[in-house]
Amino acid sequence: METKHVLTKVKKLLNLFYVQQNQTSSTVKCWKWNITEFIKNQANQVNLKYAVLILNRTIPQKNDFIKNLWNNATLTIAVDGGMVHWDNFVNKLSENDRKNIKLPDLITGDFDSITNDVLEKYKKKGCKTIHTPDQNHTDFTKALKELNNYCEQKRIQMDHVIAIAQSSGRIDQILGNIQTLYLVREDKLLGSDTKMYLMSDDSIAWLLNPGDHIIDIPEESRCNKDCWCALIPVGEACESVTTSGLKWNLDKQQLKFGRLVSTSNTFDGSKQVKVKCSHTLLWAMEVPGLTSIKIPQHNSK
Ligand SMILES: Cc1ncc(C[n+]2csc(CCOP(=O)(O)OP(=O)(O)O)c2C)c(N)n1
Ligand SMILES: O=c1ccn([C@@H]2O[C@H](COP(=O)(O)O)[C@@H](O)[C@H]2O)c(=O)[nH]1
Repeated sequence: METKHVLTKVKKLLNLFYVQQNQTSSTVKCWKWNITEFIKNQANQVNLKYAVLILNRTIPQKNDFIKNLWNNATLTIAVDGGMVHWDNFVNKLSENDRKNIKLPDLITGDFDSITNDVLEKYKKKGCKTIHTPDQNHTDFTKALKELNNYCEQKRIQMDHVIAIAQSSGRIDQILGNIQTLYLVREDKLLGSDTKMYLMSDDSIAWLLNPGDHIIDIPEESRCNKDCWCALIPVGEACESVTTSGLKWNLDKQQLKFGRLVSTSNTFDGSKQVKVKCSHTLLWAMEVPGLTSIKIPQHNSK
């Protein structure tokens, strides 16, 4: 095996590692999070496999960013009305970019939001479609099941799955998307080493399972004192949270709605944020530059 690929395999294994606690001899799970791998278009360098889903919201990220993310993905899926947004996005590209952008690998959903015109247009181009009429799960959740079927058939292990969503508009859909993050874990929708993210405007969010987490902070986030990050106890109270790398760190503190929730936190400039949590938390952070939205240069903190 090439040295480059051996190194990549070792790096991937290091992304999920286990620490033996000496005192109690219980095992604490540790996760390493490196979003730079996919936001900086390093897929080819690190032999990365990731999937991108487009949910039913407008795509506000910069064209170049989305083009690279999409074209380097191992699998691309448009979820129902998300296909209409993808079609709009592609139509606004220059002729040259339009020629070079890949077709989605799969269009899926209950098809109550995609227009017939768009569905037929992409069927004619040869795109695979899978109708998922079940009304007990969202199209996003069902799309992840199709993604997993694809990976099992092709024996692919995805490193990351990124859903382009928007945390605005319908609050039921926003919370429904977070519920899907929970289902990924509870119903094992994806492989156990596959990491699932929601990208919304210029932010990325994911769930931190109980255990230890080391989050690499991209330079543009840690060097900008206006960049926000948050630790939200969405599904349950988190009885004990200890952090480093934040402006407002926690020391074995409880996070709970109605008590303390860590919103509008920010970075202390460290390369990594470390989180030790007893229960699941939603981590969300700003990554400036994904959209062309400028961060206002006022900060009263
Ligand atoms: C207890 C319960 N509440 C609500 C529903 C309805 N429901 C849940 S997921 C779903 C599918 C629709 O979700 P999606 O396609 O993702 O979004 P939408 O079409 O609403 O935009 C429906 C109808 C249900 N089946 N069970
Ligand atoms: O306001 C919204 C609407 C939808 N979503 C997400 O997109 C998929 C597909 O939506 P359809 O309306 O069925 O086309 C849905 O499952 C949600 O995950 C959203 O985030 N916000």
